[in-house]
Amino acid sequence: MANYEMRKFVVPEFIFGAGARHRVGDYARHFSARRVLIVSDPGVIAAGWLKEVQDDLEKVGIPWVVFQALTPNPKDHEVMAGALLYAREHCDVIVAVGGGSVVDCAKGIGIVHSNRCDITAFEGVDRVNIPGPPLICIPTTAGAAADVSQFCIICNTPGRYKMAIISKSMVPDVSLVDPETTLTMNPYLTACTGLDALTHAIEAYVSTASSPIVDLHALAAIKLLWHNIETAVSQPTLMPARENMVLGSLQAGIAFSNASLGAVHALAHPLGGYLDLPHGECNALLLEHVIRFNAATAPERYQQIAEAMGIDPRGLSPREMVGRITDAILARRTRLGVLGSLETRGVRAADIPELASHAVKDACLVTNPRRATINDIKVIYGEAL
Ligand SMILES: NC(=O)c1ccc[n+]([C@@H]2O[C@H](COP(=O)([O-])OP(=O)(O)OC[C@H]3O[C@@H](n4cnc5c(N)ncnc54)[C@H](O)[C@@H]3O)[C@@H](O)[C@H]2O)c1
Ligand SMILES: [Fe+2]
Repeated sequence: MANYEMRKFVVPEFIFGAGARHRVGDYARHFSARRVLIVSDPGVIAAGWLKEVQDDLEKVGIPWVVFQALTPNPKDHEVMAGALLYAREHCDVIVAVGGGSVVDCAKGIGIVHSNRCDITAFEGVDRVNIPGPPLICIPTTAGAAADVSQFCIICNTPGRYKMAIISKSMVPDVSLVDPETTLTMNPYLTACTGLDALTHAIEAYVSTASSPIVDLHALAAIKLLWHNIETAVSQPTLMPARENMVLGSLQAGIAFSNASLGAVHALAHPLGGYLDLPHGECNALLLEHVIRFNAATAPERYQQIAEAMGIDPRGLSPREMVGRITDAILARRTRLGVLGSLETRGVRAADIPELASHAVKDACLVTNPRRATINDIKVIYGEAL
């Protein structure tokens, strides 16, 4: 009997390091771009990152059109509007400059264009028939890691929930992972996106689809993110902490893209769609409750997580160890300014049945280490209220 189950591992080409963003012209040329659709959003544009990309494309003589009419938790109709612009302007390559919302919208635009159908047609696993055009990503948050993942998360506005589109076709062609782009994130955005990345690493590590290669990246990510997030928030211009957060987020992304996620994300997605709350904030408010629900199912995995967080597990019972992890997470998010609970974000007890009806169908729930029924999900939402 083999020790390891057979697993596939997919990562895109990426360049990591300060200045990586300036390779965009070379890559656009490499893909023989004749006209690029640059997808970005108003916050990223105000921070100055779009202008640089436009300059870099101009230097290699490649014309561009900008699509920026998108919002955090990108909406189905925003993707469709972007696809219309892509077709109308006869673009042939997409460059995404922004956080997870921009990258996901860019992924959506690509597959809507190549398959000529509505974005809602792709919801679920392996539903993309024809891959999109070449996609070059320049991520500007240390969080979502959509630039390396097989996921695309788009809000279904009539249904008020977020659809997970999961497919190998969603892996971008190249990601230019440049820590300098994160220097303009404000402290609260740094905290929320960093806690999203931490959640990715934890959920990938305890996922039922984890593997030795996933484990390596997930544990390294937990260490990097846990030990650098406070400095990145309190001293936003300090490059080493920013670099470590970006590396941690990248490794967490590589891990979750291949092992998928768990109940935190399954419960966070309906919250983002229902109330348009920031994704990282939703995860941060749910994480400790899901760990409490899961821990007894995978105690040795949570022990490794505790050690990666710097908790000495010697002499602790499994129950005490879980308590130490959840206490540390709550204390940390409080220090980072992510305060309160779901109730303080406008969630009411009466909303829970509707939220749970979406969470139970979310593709991320499949790999949660403990099977969660709709009643379990309602209880977890209730505890996080
Ligand atoms: N596809 C995936 O694998 C995946 C994984 C996790 C999360 N997500 C999705 O990604 C979205 C969240 O992405 P996010 O957390 O990266 O944030 P985001 O893209 O939603 O951006 C949040 C805000 O921050 C601003 N911003 C981004 N980068 C900035 C910078 N460098 N300086 C100043 N402002 C900046 C944006 O303009 C925006 O207003 C959610 O929709 C979530 O569901 C996708
Ligand atoms: Fe996430």
